Amino acid sequence: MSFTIPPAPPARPNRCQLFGPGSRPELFEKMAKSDADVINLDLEDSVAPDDKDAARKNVVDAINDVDWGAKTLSVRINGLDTPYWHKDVVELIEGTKGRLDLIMIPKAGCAGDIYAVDALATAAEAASGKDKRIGFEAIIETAAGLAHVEEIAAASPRMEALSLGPADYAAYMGMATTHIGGTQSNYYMLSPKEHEGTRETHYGDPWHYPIVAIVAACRTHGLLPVDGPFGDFSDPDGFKAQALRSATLGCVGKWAIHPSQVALANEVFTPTDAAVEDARAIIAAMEEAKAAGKGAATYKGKLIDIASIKQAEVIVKQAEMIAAR
Ligand SMILES: CC(=O)SCCNC(=O)CCNC(=O)[C@H](O)C(C)(C)COP(=O)(O)OP(=O)(O)OC[C@H]1O[C@@H](n2cnc3c(N)ncnc32)[C@H](O)[C@@H]1OP(=O)(O)O
Ligand SMILES: O=CC(=O)O
Ligand SMILES: [Mg+2]
Repeated sequence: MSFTIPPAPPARPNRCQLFGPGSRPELFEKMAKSDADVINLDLEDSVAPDDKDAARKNVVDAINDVDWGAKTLSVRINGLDTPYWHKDVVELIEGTKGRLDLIMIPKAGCAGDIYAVDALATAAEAASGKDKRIGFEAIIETAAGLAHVEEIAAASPRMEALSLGPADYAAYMGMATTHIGGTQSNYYMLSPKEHEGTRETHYGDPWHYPIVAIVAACRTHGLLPVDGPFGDFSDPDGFKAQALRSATLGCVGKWAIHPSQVALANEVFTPTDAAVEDARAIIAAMEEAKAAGKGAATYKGKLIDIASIKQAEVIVKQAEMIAAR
């Protein structure tokens, strides 16, 4: 281990972040009653420009009036290149009574973006006598965001999470697709030419690199890494496949843009009983090995060593944190 120990991420479940447009207040009670760990009320891209002021008012009222239970409550503000974001920040802080947990900053491109929102939030909190310091989460969804992902993660002690935004990411990277996340039909390899007649198609994951970059930045700076939206809510298998890939790479959760995706995300990001049992057995087997003076041992015919304890602890700790919520 480096002499610099990375900080732990916030100890709260973040398996599913359910989004809903701030311009559709009839959805808010349904969102509050859902099984999502995090609720994201949106003021950004799901709200038309003419509806921005009304949506902001709906959201402020809902933060104050709806019973959000134990959920983490977040609002996605507008981007820093718009005329809306400063009013979003000021009214969210000055107009609410302490229930809001997070502000989500879209299209973050550099540490300065986070710094600007931090400065405004700090002034608004001081001006309105708020003791609670709102946390931040940001979306990595531009070329600049990906290039500067680590400085964004480290930009403020308010930072709690980073998500990948595959729709904007695809647009800003100039990717040839209009799908939001998931398998892309043109992103594949064929088995070699010598296999003529039996050549198979192998689909790759075009989101692999940004997800890994986000996970590394988050794990270095004590943030939660989250996979973003999957647009085709008529494809639960596709959603699950994408979520399983992200979970395998270290993400703790995924967005839902439709209520039908909440249970899918919760399922993927909750360790199964079998996985927890296996992880506990690995820890026990290694404790036994250590007591016998060994650094490595065999479990179910496979090598386990000191690193296996750390791997197993990821699963056990995640399960315990979810059970304790
Ligand atoms: C790329 C990005 O930035 S993604 C993030 C921003 N985007 C969003 O926030 C979009 C969120 N999702 C939505 O707006 C909607 O779900 C849509 C537009 C995709 C579909 O809306 P609808 O056509 O109303 O969906 P549908 O008819 O299938 O809804 C089924 C039920 O779920 C409810 N519902 C729909 N969306 C949501 C939601 N986000 N949260 C809670 N409940 C919802 C509906 O009210 C309906 O309830 P009912 O059975 O009591 O009548
Ligand atoms: O904001 C989300 C995205 O995919 O873009
Ligand atoms: Mg986006």
